[in-house]
Amino acid sequence: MAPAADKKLTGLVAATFTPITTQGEINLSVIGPYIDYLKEKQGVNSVFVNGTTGESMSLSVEERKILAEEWCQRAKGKMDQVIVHVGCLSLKDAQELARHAAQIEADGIAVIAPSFFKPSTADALKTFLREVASAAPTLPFYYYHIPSVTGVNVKARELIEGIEKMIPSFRGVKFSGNDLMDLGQCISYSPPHWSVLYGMDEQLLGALAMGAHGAVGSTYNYMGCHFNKLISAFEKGDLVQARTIQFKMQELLSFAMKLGFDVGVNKQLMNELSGLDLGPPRLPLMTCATAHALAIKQKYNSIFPEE
Ligand SMILES: CC(=O)N[C@H](C=O)[C@@H](O)[C@H](O)[C@H](O)CO
Ligand SMILES: CC(=O)C(=O)O
Repeated sequence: MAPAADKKLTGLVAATFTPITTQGEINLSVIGPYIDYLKEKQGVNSVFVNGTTGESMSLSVEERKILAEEWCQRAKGKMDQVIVHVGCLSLKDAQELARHAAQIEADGIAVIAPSFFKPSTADALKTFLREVASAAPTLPFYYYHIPSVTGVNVKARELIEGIEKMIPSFRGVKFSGNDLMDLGQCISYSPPHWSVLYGMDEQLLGALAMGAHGAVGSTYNYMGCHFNKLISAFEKGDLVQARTIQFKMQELLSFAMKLGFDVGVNKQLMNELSGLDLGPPRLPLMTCATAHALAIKQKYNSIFPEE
């Protein structure tokens, strides 16, 4: 059976942070207000939950289920799409999460390459993805390509070669790499009902020029409003304006990276900019000193003064 929710995934998709209490437990109460914030303040209408930014690999399978369910329930009638990342090191865990995502009526699932024992070939990775997808055959399936984190350097283009025969529910790639040739080759290979979404926010404009259908990233949590303007400018052919926004974002990010910028810092920056209480990250990520996030916030305010 073809996936039910065959709406093409486009535009900005926020890769959400996982709300955690100071005691280290997941904090579901923030998810409702978080969705309202994304929609109203950032103009972001889709989310990618339990991904890298959501610290999925540091969560238990049970926690991931509870989170995914809350996101799906709270997003009903408010968000266009909730994509649940279900990738795990264990195929069994990934299948369990994929089945669960279908039960809670997620709009799609995504899977990252396993990275402890790594697939040594595109075929090994494809077979792993097929086995996960087959646990939720009605859900649109996205491959999550992030070689800098997984250490799996299979080209995305090689991975998607003939994949629709193995995974009929295949609907695209979340491409978080800097190889624009590989990205372009994925886009030119994709049939119209697939989405290739870019995941390096600092160079989204390059990916749009290559034909990316949308973007999934962490900074859309708090800079979605600016990136929506970048995308509109690009679509109107106003490259000067689109570059101005991209360059400002790059200035902010390079400032943050010089100070040290990981998911813990990113999460604290989101706390400061949004006023939401997403809490600290989970170990091994370290809690970010407030002063550190405040310095980045100050830089943000100087680069993007309130209009
Ligand atoms: C490694 C990582 O977390 N990548 C994110 C998504 O793929 C991006 O959204 C980055 O956080 C963002 O581009 C800032 O570098
Ligand atoms: C950024 C992204 O897509 C993720 O956090 O999974």
